[in-house]
Amino acid sequence: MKVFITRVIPEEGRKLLEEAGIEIQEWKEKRALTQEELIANCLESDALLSVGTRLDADFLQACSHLKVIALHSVGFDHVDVDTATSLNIPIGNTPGVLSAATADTAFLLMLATSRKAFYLHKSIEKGQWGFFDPTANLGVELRGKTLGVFGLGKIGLEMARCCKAAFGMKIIYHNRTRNEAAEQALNAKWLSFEELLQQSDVLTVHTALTPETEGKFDWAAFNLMKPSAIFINTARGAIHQEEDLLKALLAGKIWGAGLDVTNPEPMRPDHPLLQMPNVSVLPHIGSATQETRAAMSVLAAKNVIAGLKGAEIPFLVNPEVYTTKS
Ligand SMILES: NC(=O)C1=CN([C@@H]2O[C@H](COP(=O)(O)OP(=O)(O)OC[C@H]3O[C@@H](n4cnc5c(N)ncnc54)[C@H](OP(=O)(O)O)[C@@H]3O)[C@@H](O)[C@H]2O)C=CC1
Ligand SMILES: O=CC(=O)O
Repeated sequence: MKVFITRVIPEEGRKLLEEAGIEIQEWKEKRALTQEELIANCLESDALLSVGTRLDADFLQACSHLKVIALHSVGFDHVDVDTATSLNIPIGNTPGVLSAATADTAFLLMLATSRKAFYLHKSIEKGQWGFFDPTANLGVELRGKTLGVFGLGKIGLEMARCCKAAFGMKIIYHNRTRNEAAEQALNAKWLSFEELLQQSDVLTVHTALTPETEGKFDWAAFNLMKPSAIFINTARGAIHQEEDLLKALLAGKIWGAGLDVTNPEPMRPDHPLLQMPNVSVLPHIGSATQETRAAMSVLAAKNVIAGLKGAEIPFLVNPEVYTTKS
Protein backbone atom coordinates (compact mmCIF):
# COMPACT_ATOMS: atom_id res chain seq x y z
CA MET A 1 0.00 0.00 0.00
CA LYS A 2 1.29 3.45 -0.87
CA VAL A 3 0.42 6.97 0.28
CA PHE A 4 1.33 10.17 -1.53
CA ILE A 5 1.99 13.14 0.80
CA THR A 6 1.91 16.64 -0.72
CA ARG A 7 4.50 18.13 1.72
CA VAL A 8 6.98 16.74 4.21
CA ILE A 9 5.08 16.13 7.47
CA PRO A 10 6.39 15.72 11.05
CA GLU A 11 8.25 12.54 11.92
CA GLU A 12 5.53 11.31 14.31
CA GLY A 13 3.00 10.83 11.49
CA ARG A 14 5.54 9.35 9.08
CA LYS A 15 6.66 6.84 11.71
CA LEU A 16 3.10 5.61 12.25
CA LEU A 17 2.65 5.09 8.52
CA GLU A 18 5.95 3.22 8.23
CA GLU A 19 5.12 1.00 11.21
CA ALA A 20 1.86 0.10 9.47
CA GLY A 21 3.92 -1.04 6.44
CA ILE A 22 2.72 1.78 4.20
CA GLU A 23 5.13 3.04 1.55
CA ILE A 24 5.51 6.84 1.59
CA GLN A 25 5.97 9.02 -1.47
CA GLU A 26 6.50 12.68 -0.48
CA TRP A 27 6.54 15.93 -2.43
CA LYS A 28 9.79 17.49 -1.20
CA GLU A 29 10.13 20.43 -3.57
CA LYS A 30 9.76 23.94 -2.16
CA ARG A 31 7.05 24.83 -4.66
CA ALA A 32 3.41 23.80 -4.82
CA LEU A 33 2.85 20.86 -7.09
CA THR A 34 0.74 21.29 -10.23
CA GLN A 35 -2.57 19.49 -10.76
CA GLU A 36 -0.86 17.25 -13.34
CA GLU A 37 1.90 16.33 -10.88
CA LEU A 38 -0.68 15.70 -8.17
CA ILE A 39 -2.69 13.39 -10.41
CA ALA A 40 0.41 11.56 -11.67
CA ASN A 41 1.60 10.87 -8.12
CA CYS A 42 -1.86 9.84 -6.90
CA LEU A 43 -2.34 7.44 -9.82
CA GLU A 44 0.61 5.49 -8.39
CA SER A 45 -0.81 5.58 -4.84
CA ASP A 46 -3.68 4.08 -2.85
CA ALA A 47 -4.14 7.03 -0.50
CA LEU A 48 -3.45 10.75 -0.41
CA LEU A 49 -2.31 12.76 2.62
CA SER A 50 -2.88 16.35 1.57
CA VAL A 51 -1.33 19.40 3.20
CA GLY A 52 -3.48 22.32 2.02
CA THR A 53 -3.55 21.23 -1.64
CA ARG A 54 -6.73 22.25 -3.49
CA LEU A 55 -8.64 19.09 -4.46
CA ASP A 56 -11.26 19.90 -7.09
CA ALA A 57 -13.78 17.79 -9.00
CA ASP A 58 -11.39 17.21 -11.95
CA PHE A 59 -8.71 15.87 -9.62
CA LEU A 60 -11.15 13.65 -7.70
CA GLN A 61 -12.64 12.21 -10.88
CA ALA A 62 -9.15 11.46 -12.20
CA CYS A 63 -8.20 9.78 -8.91
CA SER A 64 -11.45 8.06 -7.93
CA HIS A 65 -9.44 4.92 -7.09
CA LEU A 66 -8.10 6.55 -3.86
CA LYS A 67 -9.20 4.60 -0.81
CA VAL A 68 -8.89 7.61 1.49
CA ILE A 69 -7.86 11.27 1.43
CA ALA A 70 -6.47 12.49 4.77
CA LEU A 71 -6.17 16.26 5.19
CA HIS A 72 -3.42 17.73 7.38
CA SER A 73 -5.89 20.40 8.57
CA VAL A 74 -9.25 20.71 10.25
CA GLY A 75 -10.56 23.05 7.53
CA PHE A 76 -11.75 21.39 4.33
CA ASP A 77 -12.99 24.38 2.32
CA HIS A 78 -10.28 23.62 -0.28
CA VAL A 79 -11.79 20.22 -1.08
CA ASP A 80 -14.84 19.40 -3.21
CA VAL A 81 -16.33 17.16 -0.54
CA ASP A 82 -19.59 16.56 -2.43
CA THR A 83 -17.74 15.12 -5.41
CA ALA A 84 -15.56 12.99 -3.11
CA THR A 85 -18.70 11.66 -1.43
CA SER A 86 -20.35 10.88 -4.76
CA LEU A 87 -17.21 8.91 -5.67
CA ASN A 88 -17.25 7.15 -2.27
CA ILE A 89 -13.89 8.58 -1.21
CA PRO A 90 -13.72 9.15 2.55
CA ILE A 91 -12.14 12.48 3.56
CA GLY A 92 -10.44 12.76 6.96
CA ASN A 93 -9.33 15.86 8.87
CA THR A 94 -7.58 16.77 12.14
CA PRO A 95 -10.08 18.33 14.57
CA GLY A 96 -9.42 19.16 18.22
CA VAL A 97 -5.66 18.72 18.48
CA LEU A 98 -5.05 22.17 16.98
CA SER A 99 -7.72 24.09 18.90
CA ALA A 100 -5.46 25.35 21.69
CA ALA A 101 -2.60 26.43 19.41
CA THR A 102 -4.97 28.24 17.05
CA ALA A 103 -6.75 29.98 19.92
CA ASP A 104 -3.32 31.02 21.24
CA THR A 105 -2.66 32.64 17.86
CA ALA A 106 -5.94 34.57 18.06
CA PHE A 107 -5.05 35.64 21.61
CA LEU A 108 -1.58 36.72 20.48
CA LEU A 109 -3.05 38.79 17.63
CA MET A 110 -5.58 40.40 19.98
CA LEU A 111 -2.92 41.43 22.48
CA ALA A 112 -0.37 42.47 19.85
CA THR A 113 -2.98 44.58 18.04
CA SER A 114 -4.27 46.21 21.22
CA ARG A 115 -0.69 47.43 21.96
CA LYS A 116 0.47 47.96 18.32
CA ALA A 117 3.29 45.53 19.06
CA PHE A 118 4.20 44.42 15.52
CA TYR A 119 4.24 48.02 14.24
CA LEU A 120 6.38 49.24 17.14
CA HIS A 121 8.84 46.38 16.65
CA LYS A 122 9.21 47.44 13.01
CA SER A 123 9.68 51.08 14.02
CA ILE A 124 12.58 50.13 16.35
CA GLU A 125 14.23 48.30 13.45
CA LYS A 126 13.95 51.55 11.48
CA GLY A 127 15.69 53.52 14.29
CA GLN A 128 12.44 55.23 15.35
CA TRP A 129 12.41 54.45 19.09
CA GLY A 130 12.28 58.19 19.84
CA PHE A 131 11.89 59.58 23.37
CA PHE A 132 9.50 58.59 26.18
CA ASP A 133 6.31 60.37 25.22
CA PRO A 134 3.35 60.00 27.62
CA THR A 135 0.94 60.62 24.76
CA ALA A 136 2.48 58.39 22.08
CA ASN A 137 2.19 54.70 21.18
CA LEU A 138 -0.96 54.30 23.23
CA GLY A 139 -2.83 51.04 22.98
CA VAL A 140 -6.09 49.94 24.53
CA GLU A 141 -6.64 47.68 27.54
CA LEU A 142 -8.53 44.41 27.40
CA ARG A 143 -9.44 43.88 31.05
CA GLY A 144 -13.18 43.69 31.57
CA LYS A 145 -13.93 44.25 27.88
CA THR A 146 -16.38 42.18 25.81
CA LEU A 147 -15.18 39.39 23.53
CA GLY A 148 -17.52 38.55 20.67
CA VAL A 149 -16.97 35.10 19.17
CA PHE A 150 -18.30 34.40 15.70
CA GLY A 151 -18.30 30.58 15.75
CA LEU A 152 -18.11 29.29 19.32
CA GLY A 153 -16.92 25.79 18.38
CA LYS A 154 -13.71 24.05 19.43
CA ILE A 155 -11.28 26.90 18.68
CA GLY A 156 -13.71 29.69 19.58
CA LEU A 157 -14.29 28.07 22.96
CA GLU A 158 -10.53 27.88 23.69
CA MET A 159 -10.15 31.54 22.76
CA ALA A 160 -13.10 32.49 24.97
CA ARG A 161 -11.66 30.51 27.90
CA CYS A 162 -8.26 32.23 27.54
CA CYS A 163 -9.80 35.72 27.34
CA LYS A 164 -12.03 35.13 30.34
CA ALA A 165 -9.19 33.66 32.42
CA ALA A 166 -6.60 36.28 31.45
CA PHE A 167 -8.66 39.47 31.35
CA GLY A 168 -12.04 38.63 32.88
CA MET A 169 -13.59 39.40 29.50
CA LYS A 170 -17.35 39.07 29.12
CA ILE A 171 -18.21 36.50 26.43
CA ILE A 172 -20.90 36.97 23.77
CA TYR A 173 -21.20 34.80 20.65
CA HIS A 174 -23.11 33.97 17.51
CA ASN A 175 -23.54 30.43 16.12
CA ARG A 176 -26.39 29.01 14.06
CA THR A 177 -27.25 26.83 17.06
CA ARG A 178 -26.80 27.75 20.70
CA ASN A 179 -23.87 26.21 22.58
CA GLU A 180 -25.51 25.70 25.95
CA ALA A 181 -22.52 23.96 27.57
CA ALA A 182 -20.37 27.01 26.78
CA GLU A 183 -23.09 29.36 27.97
CA GLN A 184 -22.99 27.63 31.35
CA ALA A 185 -19.22 27.18 31.61
CA LEU A 186 -18.33 30.74 30.56
CA ASN A 187 -21.54 32.61 31.26
CA ALA A 188 -21.54 33.26 27.52
CA LYS A 189 -24.51 34.96 25.90
CA TRP A 190 -25.90 34.14 22.43
CA LEU A 191 -26.70 37.20 20.31
CA SER A 192 -27.84 37.77 16.74
CA PHE A 193 -25.04 38.52 14.26
CA GLU A 194 -25.95 42.22 14.21
CA GLU A 195 -26.00 42.43 18.02
CA LEU A 196 -22.63 40.66 18.14
CA LEU A 197 -21.17 43.29 15.81
CA GLN A 198 -22.63 46.14 17.84
CA GLN A 199 -21.58 44.91 21.30
CA SER A 200 -18.09 43.41 20.81
CA ASP A 201 -14.93 45.23 21.91
CA VAL A 202 -12.93 42.42 20.31
CA LEU A 203 -14.61 40.32 17.61
CA THR A 204 -12.87 37.03 16.85
CA VAL A 205 -13.81 34.80 13.89
CA HIS A 206 -13.78 31.00 14.30
CA THR A 207 -16.26 29.55 11.79
CA ALA A 208 -15.41 27.39 8.82
CA LEU A 209 -15.41 29.07 5.40
CA THR A 210 -18.73 28.13 3.80
CA PRO A 211 -21.02 29.80 1.26
CA GLU A 212 -22.85 31.25 4.30
CA THR A 213 -19.75 32.76 5.97
CA GLU A 214 -17.87 33.86 2.82
CA GLY A 215 -17.53 37.66 2.78
CA LYS A 216 -19.64 37.94 5.95
CA PHE A 217 -17.45 40.74 7.37
CA ASP A 218 -18.01 43.42 4.76
CA TRP A 219 -18.42 47.20 4.80
CA ALA A 220 -21.96 46.91 6.22
CA ALA A 221 -20.75 44.63 9.03
CA PHE A 222 -17.76 46.84 9.93
CA ASN A 223 -20.11 49.84 10.00
CA LEU A 224 -22.14 48.22 12.75
CA MET A 225 -19.07 47.66 14.93
CA LYS A 226 -17.77 50.02 17.64
CA PRO A 227 -15.15 52.55 16.42
CA SER A 228 -12.98 51.21 19.28
CA ALA A 229 -13.37 47.53 18.23
CA ILE A 230 -10.61 45.12 17.27
CA PHE A 231 -11.35 42.53 14.56
CA ILE A 232 -9.45 39.20 14.72
CA ASN A 233 -9.58 36.50 12.03
CA THR A 234 -7.70 33.21 12.41
CA ALA A 235 -10.30 31.17 10.49
CA ARG A 236 -10.16 31.89 6.75
CA GLY A 237 -9.29 35.10 4.87
CA ALA A 238 -12.33 34.89 2.59
CA ILE A 239 -14.66 35.34 5.59
CA HIS A 240 -13.77 39.05 5.60
CA GLN A 241 -13.69 41.41 2.62
CA GLU A 242 -10.11 42.70 2.71
CA GLU A 243 -10.79 45.96 0.84
CA ASP A 244 -13.75 46.71 3.13
CA LEU A 245 -11.60 45.96 6.19
CA LEU A 246 -8.95 48.41 4.98
CA LYS A 247 -11.61 51.04 4.25
CA ALA A 248 -13.19 50.52 7.68
CA LEU A 249 -9.83 50.96 9.43
CA LEU A 250 -8.97 54.07 7.40
CA ALA A 251 -12.41 55.56 8.08
CA GLY A 252 -12.19 54.82 11.82
CA LYS A 253 -15.20 52.49 11.67
CA ILE A 254 -13.15 50.01 13.75
CA TRP A 255 -9.90 50.54 15.69
CA GLY A 256 -7.66 47.61 14.76
CA ALA A 257 -7.32 44.18 13.16
CA GLY A 258 -5.28 41.03 13.70
CA LEU A 259 -5.14 38.51 10.87
CA ASP A 260 -3.60 35.06 10.65
CA VAL A 261 -5.46 34.51 7.39
CA THR A 262 -5.76 36.84 4.41
CA ASN A 263 -7.41 36.84 1.02
CA PRO A 264 -5.46 35.98 -1.04
CA GLU A 265 -2.62 34.17 0.73
CA PRO A 266 0.17 35.11 0.75
CA MET A 267 -0.70 38.78 1.34
CA ARG A 268 1.35 40.96 -1.03
CA PRO A 269 4.30 42.57 0.82
CA ASP A 270 3.24 46.12 -0.13
CA HIS A 271 -0.33 45.69 1.11
CA PRO A 272 -1.45 48.90 2.90
CA LEU A 273 -2.74 46.88 5.87
CA LEU A 274 0.87 45.96 6.67
CA GLN A 275 1.75 49.64 7.13
CA MET A 276 -0.95 50.37 9.70
CA PRO A 277 -0.03 50.73 13.39
CA ASN A 278 -3.17 48.98 14.62
CA VAL A 279 -2.88 45.97 12.32
CA SER A 280 -1.02 42.72 13.02
CA VAL A 281 -0.64 40.06 10.34
CA LEU A 282 0.78 36.53 10.56
CA PRO A 283 1.36 34.09 7.68
CA HIS A 284 -1.34 31.48 8.52
CA ILE A 285 0.51 29.91 11.45
CA GLY A 286 -2.52 29.18 13.66
CA SER A 287 -1.58 25.56 14.37
CA ALA A 288 2.18 25.95 13.92
CA THR A 289 3.66 24.62 17.15
CA GLN A 290 5.90 21.56 17.27
CA GLU A 291 3.45 19.74 19.53
CA THR A 292 0.34 20.52 17.50
CA ARG A 293 1.83 19.80 14.09
CA ALA A 294 3.11 16.44 15.44
CA ALA A 295 -0.37 15.63 16.77
CA MET A 296 -1.96 16.62 13.44
CA SER A 297 0.41 14.36 11.53
CA VAL A 298 -0.56 11.47 13.83
CA LEU A 299 -4.30 12.01 13.26
CA ALA A 300 -3.76 12.27 9.51
CA ALA A 301 -1.68 9.06 9.55
CA LYS A 302 -4.40 7.26 11.55
CA ASN A 303 -6.94 8.30 8.93
CA VAL A 304 -4.71 6.94 6.14
CA ILE A 305 -4.09 3.65 7.94
CA ALA A 306 -7.78 3.06 8.69
CA GLY A 307 -8.77 3.97 5.13
CA LEU A 308 -6.22 1.59 3.62
CA LYS A 309 -7.39 -1.21 5.91
CA GLY A 310 -10.95 -0.67 4.72
CA ALA A 311 -11.99 0.42 8.23
CA GLU A 312 -14.09 3.49 9.04
CA ILE A 313 -11.69 6.38 9.36
CA PRO A 314 -11.64 7.98 12.82
CA PHE A 315 -11.82 11.68 11.91
CA LEU A 316 -14.27 11.80 9.05
CA VAL A 317 -15.62 14.82 7.16
CA ASN A 318 -18.16 12.96 4.94
CA PRO A 319 -19.86 10.15 6.93
CA GLU A 320 -22.30 9.73 4.01
CA VAL A 321 -19.65 7.60 2.24
CA TYR A 322 -20.30 4.82 4.71
CA THR A 323 -24.07 5.17 4.89
CA THR A 324 -24.44 5.09 1.09
CA LYS A 325 -22.09 2.05 0.83
CA SER A 326 -24.09 -0.14 3.26
N1 LIG B 1 -5.38 29.78 11.16
C1 LIG B 1 -5.22 28.48 11.20
O1 LIG B 1 -4.12 27.97 11.03
C2 LIG B 1 -6.39 27.59 11.48
C3 LIG B 1 -7.65 27.90 11.05
N2 LIG B 1 -8.71 27.07 11.33
C4 LIG B 1 -10.07 27.43 10.87
O2 LIG B 1 -10.92 27.47 12.01
C5 LIG B 1 -12.17 26.91 11.65
C6 LIG B 1 -12.92 26.45 12.89
O3 LIG B 1 -12.35 25.28 13.44
P1 LIG B 1 -13.02 24.51 14.69
O4 LIG B 1 -13.21 25.43 15.84
O5 LIG B 1 -12.24 23.28 14.90
O6 LIG B 1 -14.45 24.17 14.08
P2 LIG B 1 -15.80 23.84 14.85
O7 LIG B 1 -16.66 23.13 13.86
O8 LIG B 1 -15.54 23.18 16.15
O9 LIG B 1 -16.43 25.28 15.14
C7 LIG B 1 -17.00 26.09 14.17
C8 LIG B 1 -18.12 26.88 14.82
O10 LIG B 1 -18.65 27.80 13.86
C9 LIG B 1 -20.07 27.82 13.95
N3 LIG B 1 -20.62 28.16 12.63
C10 LIG B 1 -20.50 27.47 11.48
N4 LIG B 1 -21.15 28.11 10.49
C11 LIG B 1 -21.66 29.24 11.03
C12 LIG B 1 -22.43 30.31 10.51
N5 LIG B 1 -22.81 30.34 9.24
N6 LIG B 1 -22.77 31.31 11.33
C13 LIG B 1 -22.41 31.28 12.64
N7 LIG B 1 -21.68 30.28 13.19
C14 LIG B 1 -21.31 29.27 12.40
C15 LIG B 1 -20.45 26.39 14.38
O11 LIG B 1 -21.66 26.37 15.12
P3 LIG B 1 -23.06 26.10 14.39
O12 LIG B 1 -22.88 24.88 13.56
O13 LIG B 1 -24.01 25.93 15.53
O14 LIG B 1 -23.36 27.32 13.61
C16 LIG B 1 -19.28 26.03 15.30
O15 LIG B 1 -19.57 26.37 16.62
C17 LIG B 1 -11.79 25.80 10.65
O16 LIG B 1 -12.87 25.46 9.81
C18 LIG B 1 -10.64 26.41 9.90
O17 LIG B 1 -11.10 27.08 8.74
C19 LIG B 1 -8.53 25.91 12.02
C20 LIG B 1 -7.28 25.57 12.48
C21 LIG B 1 -6.11 26.35 12.24
O1 LIG C 1 -5.87 26.29 8.58
C1 LIG C 1 -5.62 25.27 9.12
C2 LIG C 1 -6.57 24.23 9.39
O2 LIG C 1 -6.20 23.26 10.06
O3 LIG C 1 -7.72 24.31 8.89
